[in-house]
Amino acid sequence: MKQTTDFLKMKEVNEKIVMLTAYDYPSAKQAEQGGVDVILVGDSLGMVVLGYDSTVSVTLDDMIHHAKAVKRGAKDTFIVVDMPFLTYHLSVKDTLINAGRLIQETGAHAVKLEGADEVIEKIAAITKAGIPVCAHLGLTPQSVGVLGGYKVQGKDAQAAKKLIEDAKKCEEAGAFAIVLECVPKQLAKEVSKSVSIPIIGIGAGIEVDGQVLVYHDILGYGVERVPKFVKQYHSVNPFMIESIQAYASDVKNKQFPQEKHTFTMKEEELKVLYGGLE
Ligand SMILES: Nc1nc(=O)c2c([nH]1)NC[C@@H]1CN(c3ccc(C(=O)N[C@@H](CCC(=O)O)C(=O)O)cc3)CN21
Ligand SMILES: CC(C)C(=O)C(=O)O
Ligand SMILES: [Mg+2]
Repeated sequence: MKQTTDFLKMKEVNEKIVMLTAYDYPSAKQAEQGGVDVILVGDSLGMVVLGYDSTVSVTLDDMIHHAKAVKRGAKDTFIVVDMPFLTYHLSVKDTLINAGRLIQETGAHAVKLEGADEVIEKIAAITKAGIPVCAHLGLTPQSVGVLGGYKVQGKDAQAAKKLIEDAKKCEEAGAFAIVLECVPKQLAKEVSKSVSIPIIGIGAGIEVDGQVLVYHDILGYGVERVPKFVKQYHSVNPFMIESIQAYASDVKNKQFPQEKHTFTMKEEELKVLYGGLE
């Protein structure tokens, strides 16, 4: 299993880091079999698995529930768990209790937090407590209300400068990596050059140290529309719906179950059964 020190080395030798989200036992097994370096139990689960409009409805208990299932499916892959909305803002003490629960109760290896500014001291405290922290800058979906939608971030020079400074602060605070979401490629390249920890991009172009995408997006599974930065490798949805339709039609038309799906009783047992009923 690769871990934080390996990710640093991968950046040094320009070996790209592959991160993919997973939310349950089968998706985690598939991610591990598919050879990803890092599994992210993303709070995007609120949207792609639980059907909420944003990630802000996701709770710590939701994350723990799903991270436990992911761990059971991927025992030999580095697992990062998102800290959900408002579980790392109230105080350093509350933040440590919540990060501790995510790690202790699930067997995951690291936590991820969105933002810089007042979050920097939380990154430092969690790291000092011995829990690796992945930062998350650029488009931070838990702040969708303040950002006014899922929009590209750091487009003007001033915002870009702030983001580069934030990345440096995350590194100084002890973050082992930074997820950088939805920023212009030129800024992403500059951020990656400005720090020695790996930058894992999503909608950040190719000149970063790794990529992360959402499981449901790359598979075309249950998602209607995907963001511009997604490469959809398949659209499994039609296959799944067709399978369900075929099952429903088989039942209605008495085509299922067939003999091979059916259990039978031995002749002598039937005799006793019928005898007993007489
Ligand atoms: N299925 C899914 N995939 C994701 O990558 C994802 C989630 N859900 N939920 C949590 C966040 C939200 N994310 C999103 C969602 C939408 C856009 C989006 O539509 N962006 C516009 C850019 C608009 C602009 O130009 O400013 C796009 O067209 O891609 C981006 C990130 C990323 N995360
Ligand atoms: C989109 C990724 C980076 C994420 O934070 C999530 O899946 O929740
Ligand atoms: Mg997230």
